[in-house]
Amino acid sequence: MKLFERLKADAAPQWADYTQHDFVEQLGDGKLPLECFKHYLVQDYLFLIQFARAYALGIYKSPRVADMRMSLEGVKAILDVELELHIELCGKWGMSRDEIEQAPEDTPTMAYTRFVLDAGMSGDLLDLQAALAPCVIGYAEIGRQLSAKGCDNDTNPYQRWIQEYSSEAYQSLANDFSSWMDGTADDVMTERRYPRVLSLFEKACRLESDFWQMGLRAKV
Ligand SMILES: Cc1ncc(C[n+]2csc(CCO)c2C)c(N)n1
Repeated sequence: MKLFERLKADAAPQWADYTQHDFVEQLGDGKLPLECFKHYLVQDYLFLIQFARAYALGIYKSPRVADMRMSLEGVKAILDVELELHIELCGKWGMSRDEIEQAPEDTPTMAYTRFVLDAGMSGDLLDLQAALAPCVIGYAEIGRQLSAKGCDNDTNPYQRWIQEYSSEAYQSLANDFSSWMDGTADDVMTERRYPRVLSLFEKACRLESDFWQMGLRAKV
C-alpha cells in the first residue's frame, strides 16, 4: 500500500474528525455563521504565511532538484493563489489586507504552524511531508465531498470556497503531493520508522480539527 493510503487508514478516527468536522458540515449546508467563517479565514491567512515558510524549508530539506521544485510549487501556490483567494473573500465581507495581516494569531494557529515547522526542522523531508499531508490532501477530499453533495450551489454563501478546493487544479495539486510523498517514502521509509511518521500525520489531523473548532468558537 502507498504511504498516504496507509497513513489515512491507520489514522482513520483522526482523519474522520477532521474531514467531517461540524464546521465543514455547516459550511457545506451554508448554515455556518458568517463570523465563524471570517475568523477562520483571517486565521487561515496567518496560517498560510507560516505554511509558505514550511514549504520553503522543504526546499532546504530536499535531497534532489525535483524535490526542490515540488516545494517551490507549494510556496508559489500559497503566495500566488491561496493568499489572494483569502484577500478576495475577506474583501467581499469588508475586511482589508492590512486588517488581516495585523490580526493577532489565535492559539490553534500558532500550535499548528509551529508544529509543522518543527517537524520539518527536526526531521527530514518525509517528516515534513507527513506533517503537511493532512492539510494539502484533506482539503481536496473535503472539497470533493462537498461538491459531490451539490453544496457548491448558488445559494451557498461559501460556494467560492468549495469551488476552489473541488477544482481540477486543486485536486491535481493534492494528487501530485500524495505521489511526491509516496516517492520520498520509497527512498527512505522503513518499518521501524513508520510509527513516528504516523504520529506526525495523526497530530496534524488533530490540529486541523482544532483549527475548525477555533472557527466555531467565534460565534457571537
Ligand atoms: C488550516 C488549513 N489547512 C489546509 C489548508 C489548505 N492548504 C494549505 S496550503 C495550500 C496550498 C497548496 O499547498 C492549501 C490549499 C488551508 N488553507 N488551511
